[in-house]
Amino acid sequence: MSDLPELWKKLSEGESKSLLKKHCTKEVYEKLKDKKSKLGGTLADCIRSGALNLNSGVGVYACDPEGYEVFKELLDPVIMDYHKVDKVEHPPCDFGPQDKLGFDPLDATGEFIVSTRVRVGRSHEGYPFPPVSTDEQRKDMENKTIAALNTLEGELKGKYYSLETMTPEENQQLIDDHFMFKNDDKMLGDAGGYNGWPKARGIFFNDNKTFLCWINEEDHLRFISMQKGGDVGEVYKRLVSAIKQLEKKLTFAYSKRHGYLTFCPTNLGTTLRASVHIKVPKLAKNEEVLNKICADNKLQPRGIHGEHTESVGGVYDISNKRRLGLTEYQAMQEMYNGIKEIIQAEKNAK
Ligand SMILES: Nc1ncnc2c1ncn2[C@@H]1O[C@H](COP(=O)(O)OP(=O)(O)OP(=O)(O)O)[C@@H](O)[C@H]1O
Repeated sequence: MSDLPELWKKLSEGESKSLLKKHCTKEVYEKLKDKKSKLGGTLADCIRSGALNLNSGVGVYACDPEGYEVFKELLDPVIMDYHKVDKVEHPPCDFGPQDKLGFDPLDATGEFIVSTRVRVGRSHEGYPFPPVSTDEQRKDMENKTIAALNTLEGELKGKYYSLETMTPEENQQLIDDHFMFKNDDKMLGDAGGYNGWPKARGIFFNDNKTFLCWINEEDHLRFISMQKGGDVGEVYKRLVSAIKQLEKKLTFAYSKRHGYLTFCPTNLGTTLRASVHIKVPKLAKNEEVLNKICADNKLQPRGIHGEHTESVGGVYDISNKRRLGLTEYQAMQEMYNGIKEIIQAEKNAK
């Protein structure tokens, strides 16, 4: 039996400022309530988290890649509202000219930037997202991904570490070092993100821990390139090289309108988040100024232990905010130019 009527009752009778509440009107609900995607995804799978967590900001997830079209009367307005665009459209993938990107290392003295990280999300074509996925499907995706990752050579060559066999101490150390994901997000949990945990989950990384792949966290796949310091170009190029090699072995869910498809509609498009952990003690004393520079440059500040955490010791995680409606290269340029401005503002601050 579907829990949809109960979820709808909670949502329609409850108070919420979420995009789900705003855009899942009675009319939209009536239109979508009996629809099903080919992989079996329903409206309940898309709204469960937001209905159970009325304090959500967005509250909507896609049940599977096709869900973006099957439930578009809900998802399109949510996407447009979140990404601040008038139309759901996205340019073709463009990583930019790898031999002349124009990303000279930021902060050559190492005074401000602690580390740089660029990640993208990918989904396997033909597989559902977490609320609809079975343990077998997750295992299948894990095996497929490991086989592809094991073909990587040179700097990217590495090893897979399963969450099922890792000790709690090893897991915690990887979390503390900012490499590993955790399962403490209630909204993601209620969306089905942790179903079957820890089965078929794990992390792949090379010896230097500069290229990593998360398997079956929020997305089927997250590819991550990171290293100490501010050499944005080197970090980005490594990621692009990994993506290009892996897309020869794996097929990713993609739509012309949305770009690369991810479980959460906020990540769609480039799916790219390029961040620095940056030490700005002077700006930290006046967060209003820092927040204004971030807003003006389309950047998002976070604490250093992930989204919704606080800054520690004047160190922030600052990244590009826009992911949809621009190319990968443009998203990187927004981050690069914005961080340059933040460093200048910190130098000028009293
Ligand atoms: N520039 C960076 N240097 C070192 N670690 C980083 C950097 N940016 C993010 N991290 C670490 O990556 C981990 C994951 O962060 P977080 O969950 O905020 O972002 P994400 O992986 O991009 O996913 P999402 O946006 O979906 O939350 C955290 O431990 C965070 O501290």
